[in-house]
Amino acid sequence: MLFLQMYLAEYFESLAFADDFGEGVYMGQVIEVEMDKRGFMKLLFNRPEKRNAVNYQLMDELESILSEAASDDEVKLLVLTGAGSEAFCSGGDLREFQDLHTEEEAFFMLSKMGEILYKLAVFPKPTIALINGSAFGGGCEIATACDFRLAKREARLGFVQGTLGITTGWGGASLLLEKIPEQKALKLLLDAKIHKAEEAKELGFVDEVVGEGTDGWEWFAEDFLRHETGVLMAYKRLLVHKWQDSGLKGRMDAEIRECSKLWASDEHHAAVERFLNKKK
Ligand SMILES: CC[C@@H](C(=O)O)C(=O)SCCNC(=O)CCNC(=O)[C@H](O)C(C)(C)COP(=O)(O)OP(=O)(O)OC[C@H]1O[C@@H](n2cnc3c(N)ncnc32)[C@H](O)[C@@H]1OP(=O)(O)O
Repeated sequence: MLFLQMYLAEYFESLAFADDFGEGVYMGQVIEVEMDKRGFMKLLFNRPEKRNAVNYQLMDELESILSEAASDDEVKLLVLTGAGSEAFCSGGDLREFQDLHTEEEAFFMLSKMGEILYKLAVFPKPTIALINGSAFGGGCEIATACDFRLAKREARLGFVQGTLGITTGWGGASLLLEKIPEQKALKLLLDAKIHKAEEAKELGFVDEVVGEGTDGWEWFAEDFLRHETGVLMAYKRLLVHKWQDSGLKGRMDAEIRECSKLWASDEHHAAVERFLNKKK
């Protein structure tokens, strides 16, 4: 407990650069944060050697950063991306979670991230997923929770959970059904295939395919950054109210329960074992 308190105190202290509203960088263990004086905060998932898979540490850092950034007046817009050129995020860390066997064990982990995903979806300012490489499984769920998805031409995307004998475990399907037409969402979920960025754009999942460098997304966000934070937040509130009225959170919770049941199946455990033992 004492260790946790010390860790959090140090963590929030190191985020204090954002209070200066200048440019700055904060290095967490697995998330790097860059603050730009024009008002965007860029979060970089920083586990490139694991294709930026989400482990408990990443969940904790993401949750703290979202809480801080939500009430920071200087943050107008959030951009989420992955470190390295290979991956945006390869989903849940199958190695770290391989010891979760029962429905209840799975539910604990899945609902923890489900809460964070909902927090990201209802973040009070616009959010952009800059999909710089592979976005698989939960990586696609994170991208779905953002308001906009920009993908580099070479990015590959897939709700591949079906190939692991599970469904979206963090509530991402309920979010997807809010963001693109039902038929297209259902197809992406049911076929569990990997799509090129251009195909994902045709399906309506990706808003823009962008080229090399950062210009692509900065161009996309420039028009937002010109406006007062209050304007951006007022529009975002409209969307969040719509989701609150339609019970989005309850639907995400039910989705997480469905995945927890499948997680406990032999088929899922065998698929994870195949992935972890795959020889290069
Ligand atoms: C748990 C929640 C659930 C959900 O709610 O959706 C999920 O997210 S389930 C996970 C779904 N994701 C996947 O199935 C993707 C698994 N990864 C891959 O298919 C590939 O790694 C890749 C993303 C296509 C990248 O391929 P490649 O560039 O060839 O790299 P490697 O495969 O060699 O991976 C390098 C390194 O990273 C480890 N890695 C990658 N993804 C994960 C992961 N999701 N969990 C844990 N570890 C992952 C991989 O094992 C390699 O590690 P080393 O062998 O130690 O080098």
